[in-house]
Amino acid sequence: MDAITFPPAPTNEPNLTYAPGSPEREALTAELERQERREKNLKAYIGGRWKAGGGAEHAVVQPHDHQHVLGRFKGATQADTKAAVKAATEAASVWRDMDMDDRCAVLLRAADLLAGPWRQRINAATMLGQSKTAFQAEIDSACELIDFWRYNVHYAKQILTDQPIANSPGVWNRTDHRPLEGFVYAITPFNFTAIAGNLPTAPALMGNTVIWKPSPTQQLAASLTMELLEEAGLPPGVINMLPGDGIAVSEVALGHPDLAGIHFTGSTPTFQHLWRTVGENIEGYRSYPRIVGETGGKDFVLAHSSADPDVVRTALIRGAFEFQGQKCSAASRAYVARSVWDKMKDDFLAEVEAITMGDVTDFSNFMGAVIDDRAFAKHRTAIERARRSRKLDVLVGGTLDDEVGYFVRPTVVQGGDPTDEMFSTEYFGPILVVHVFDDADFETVGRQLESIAPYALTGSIIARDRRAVAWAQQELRFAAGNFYINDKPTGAVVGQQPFGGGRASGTNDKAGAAVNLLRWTSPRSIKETLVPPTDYRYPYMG
Ligand SMILES: NC(=O)c1ccc[n+]([C@@H]2O[C@H](COP(=O)([O-])OP(=O)(O)OC[C@H]3O[C@@H](n4cnc5c(N)ncnc54)[C@H](O)[C@@H]3O)[C@@H](O)[C@H]2O)c1
Ligand SMILES: N[C@@H](CCC=O)C(=O)O
Repeated sequence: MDAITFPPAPTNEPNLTYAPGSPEREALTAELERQERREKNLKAYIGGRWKAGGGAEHAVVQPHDHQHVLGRFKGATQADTKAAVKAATEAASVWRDMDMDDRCAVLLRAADLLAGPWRQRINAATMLGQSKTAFQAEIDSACELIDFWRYNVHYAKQILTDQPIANSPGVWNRTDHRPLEGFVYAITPFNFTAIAGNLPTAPALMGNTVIWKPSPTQQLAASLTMELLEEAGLPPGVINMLPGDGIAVSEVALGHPDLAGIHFTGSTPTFQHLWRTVGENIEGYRSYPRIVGETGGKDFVLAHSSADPDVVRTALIRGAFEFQGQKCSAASRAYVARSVWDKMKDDFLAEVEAITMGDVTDFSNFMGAVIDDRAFAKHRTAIERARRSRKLDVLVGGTLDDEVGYFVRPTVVQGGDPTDEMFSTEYFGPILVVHVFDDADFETVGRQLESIAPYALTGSIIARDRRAVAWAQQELRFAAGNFYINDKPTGAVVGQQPFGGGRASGTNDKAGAAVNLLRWTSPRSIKETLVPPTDYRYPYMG
């Protein structure tokens, strides 16, 4: 259609409260009961068809009740992957030649379906499969994913309007924002349904076709997201979903000449493995694959002596323990001025001790279980080490129980030595290490925390004294891609705080922002000369 069009202006989807007696709580409860009753047969989605993978069987369980199976699937094999690459290749020309508005309409419809009839289906799957409370599911699988889809439409349209600002006399310059040549490989983590939905759809919006490999532990909500996109009108072959651990998928996808890009979120070691493999295969690709990855963090809170102790206490509890500390943004190390610590310590530890934890279908719980036995074992090792160390003191928590679910009590460890590995290792669980410093040492401690960890994802400064805020904002400029002042370091909102970090935390191609979408385009500059010259000689030649 030859028209300049304006899609609906994006606004952030409001969070529903799920307060007792609210209609959303009633609808969510009914959906939770429905999904708990029925074991789902989960399949791969290739070329618009649902089919069982040919690989090993996996069970998706409730982390807070690990004997309760929600669904089963068979992992994708090399043959499944080859079929998916073929489907993506066949779908490519129709999809990329489609008007941007048609592609936008698919995502806008997906967003509206998710805001409406699909909301509680995907929230319930996220609660049960990933052990999120109702509120944590709502901000992720409903609001953030809706926001990704609506804001990305806005940014994609904006990118099309980015055109050359100069034309020499007799010349018209244009930019053609082409998709990449080949397929994009999207690999997604267990912890955010929104990220899992965004990583394949962002490149697709820009006209690419995609192979999507979700995390096995997030497969229930991932499958529903794929169903939703199908209902939204996504043509067959545009996104091909391959369940499983990804080993067989990578063997084919990373070695394929048409690999055009990787859109990854997950741990730093996995990302480094993918990057290394691409490097090893570099001569075999048709183009240089775009590699976009958001990875781990060791996110900090720095509390100055002027900080309000109640603000620090609340930021630490929410920042470190919501969703069991399994946000890449979660506060996992805190540096607190002694005068503030002395005022907050007792209340803080008592509140952490009192945190309610258990089955997330019981709405009185603040926390659920960690994702699986591997995570549970990792946290146990970290806590046992802290108990053994003479330099670390477990102040509260430190108990674990995996009889029914993978439960790790929220744990606060005090560390006198800020070079201990607890201040630099990502455990990705409900473990917060605190270093208490003399008020006068604020700047020394700030400089030390700047580079003790290899990551640079999120961080907060909490202070009332503006000089401390200004100092931290400047000194810690490269220590976090998302920096918070007087707030917890979690909970970035699409359109407000574009999310991503540098150093070992990733390529910082901010999710849900125009800079991310640009990575999925290969611009073509077009110069049209309106009345071309007909004599090769220049005037200076006489
Ligand atoms: N920076 C961010 O925006 C952000 C957001 C969410 C999570 N994270 C990070 O993610 C990590 C937690 O997520 P996780 O446990 O799912 O991470 P993970 O690295 O274990 O897995 C991520 C994905 O990679 C897949 N994978 C692993 N090896 C693979 C291979 N060889 N080929 C293809 N796929 C492969 C997994 O199956 C999964 O789908 C944490 O480190 C966290 O900080 C970062
Ligand atoms: N964007 C989320 C974190 C995503 C990573 O797990 C936040 O800001 O808390």
